[in-house]
Amino acid sequence: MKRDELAAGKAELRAARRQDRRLFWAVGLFSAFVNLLMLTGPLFMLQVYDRVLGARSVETLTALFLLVMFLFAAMGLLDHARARLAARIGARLQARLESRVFDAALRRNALAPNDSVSAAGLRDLDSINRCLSAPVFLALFDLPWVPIFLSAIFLFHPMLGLLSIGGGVFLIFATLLNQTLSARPLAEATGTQMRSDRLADQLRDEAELVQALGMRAAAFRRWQQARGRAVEASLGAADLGGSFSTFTRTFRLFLQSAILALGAWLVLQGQLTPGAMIAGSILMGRTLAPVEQAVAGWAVLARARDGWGRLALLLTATPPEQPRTPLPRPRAALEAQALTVVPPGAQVPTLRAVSFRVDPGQALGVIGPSGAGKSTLARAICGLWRPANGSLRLDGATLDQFDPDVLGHLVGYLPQRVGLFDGTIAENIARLAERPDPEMVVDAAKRAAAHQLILDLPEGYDTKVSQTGGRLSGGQIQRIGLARALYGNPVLLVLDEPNANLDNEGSQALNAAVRGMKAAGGAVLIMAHRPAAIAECDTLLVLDNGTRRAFGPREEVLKAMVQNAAELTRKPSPGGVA
Ligand SMILES: Nc1ncnc2c1ncn2[C@@H]1O[C@H](COP(=O)(O)OP(=O)(O)OP(=O)(O)O)[C@@H](O)[C@H]1O
Repeated sequence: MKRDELAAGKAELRAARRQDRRLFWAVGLFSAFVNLLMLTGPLFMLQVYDRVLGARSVETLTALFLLVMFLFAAMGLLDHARARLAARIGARLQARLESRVFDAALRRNALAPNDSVSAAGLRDLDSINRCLSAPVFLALFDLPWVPIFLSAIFLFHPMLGLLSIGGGVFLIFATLLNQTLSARPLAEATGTQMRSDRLADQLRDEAELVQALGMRAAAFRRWQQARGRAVEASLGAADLGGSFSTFTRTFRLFLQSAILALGAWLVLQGQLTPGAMIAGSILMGRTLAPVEQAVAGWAVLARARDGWGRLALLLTATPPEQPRTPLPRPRAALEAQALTVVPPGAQVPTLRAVSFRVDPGQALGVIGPSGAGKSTLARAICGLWRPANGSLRLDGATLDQFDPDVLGHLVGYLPQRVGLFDGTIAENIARLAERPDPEMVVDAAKRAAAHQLILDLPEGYDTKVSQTGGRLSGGQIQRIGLARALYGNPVLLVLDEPNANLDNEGSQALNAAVRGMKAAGGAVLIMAHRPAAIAECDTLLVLDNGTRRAFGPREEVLKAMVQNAAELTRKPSPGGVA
């Protein structure tokens, strides 16, 4: 991954983070006080051993104790406050980036389904939020104090200082080693976990198919293998992280005893007071605690760092939509000139130099064998796939001059495979609008001739459906999909294989909807295999292998096709045998 591939995304993330600069400074400031107040314990010990016990003064002890109580209370409050602030930085960052990441993930997924970067988008944002509210994040603010406190131990005795610095350097070395050694296992654990989750999601979405085709055992084995790899990878990462964490904790505890032993020896040599011996030991324990915390929370930190990189990649690959000057509602005039479309990620065009036009009040049938490029054209008209060459204009404006959401309402799209969302039928027809307009919903259903069909369902428009349609039949789903395409009064209707699941009554309802659209001055494009679907078409576009074979009034094109077919069957075979 090259640096400049991430530059724009990184800049965007940094700009979002910078908005909380003041809170970061506040956490830093609170951390400074918390760290200074960390000295309370050691200083108290120093005073108790060297002053109170020596002078046998209960008053001094009481005064010191009250002061210490106050200082510890202040430290606790500040520590709590900085933890709350850090958690809020995380939550605010997540809230600030959520809509951008959601949008980027959605847009990228529309272009490249199953892309791991977009699949991880919101989860990565969550990892960053979780890291900011984890103790390891605060430990990062304590780490700069480590050398300062280590030097303070020098003030007690240079030998204590040297031992502490030696121990500290060793622990920091262990942290860096942990980081280096665990980077790969951690990345592998995250990657394998994501792949196994995706497979589980896919299998759950296709549960009916998996069961019907007797794929349960094979599907389970496949998922088990993926899951096994994920568990193995995360076990490896956890083992490594755990070993380092245990080692650093044990080593720190040992170091505390070692410094106590050294301190006791220095006391015996008359070079140190007992108070300094105890205070030095406590100070060193406190000083090295953040190092230990950094090692223990390394996985959280690494996950957030990897997520940050992936998010930068996602945001760079999917820049924010530029605001467009709103255009007036266009006429239903669509014109393609030498339109060439290359599917995202592909090298070869699947539509080559295709020209045609549709005028208001017209329906165009797009026909051709499988793989001819009909769905490619439908996606291009919906603005999903951009022209690589040539142009596609709606009432004179190229499609990218419209805001994608506006275009989505101007072009009603019924895809080949209609997917519904969890919710009621009314919510689905209203395209998940927060407050669906009941009149518009019923109007769209009526124009799709689906009104009665919906009323016949037990809860009518409030019937709950799911991604797979739940209790709805294929034909019912398709007609609800048609109502959804008609919702909001689009100027253009793009129907990809609309009658694949329709019975005779459904086909007639579809034709009535097309007639209604034409009468209202709209235009309709119907990608079709079956002749029944083009009954209402005025013109036909014949595609083959991504190129235009014919275009013109329906009857003329059909006649020419019949003639061609007749000539082909009449032609003698190359071998001359009749
Ligand atoms: N996302 C994609 N990436 C690369 N190639 C694609 C993609 N989607 C479709 N294609 C290819 O584009 C060509 C045209 O496919 P398209 O789906 O447009 O055909 P179609 O005419 O709609 O076929 P059908 O009638 O079977 O639906 C096919 O060769 C297909 O393999």
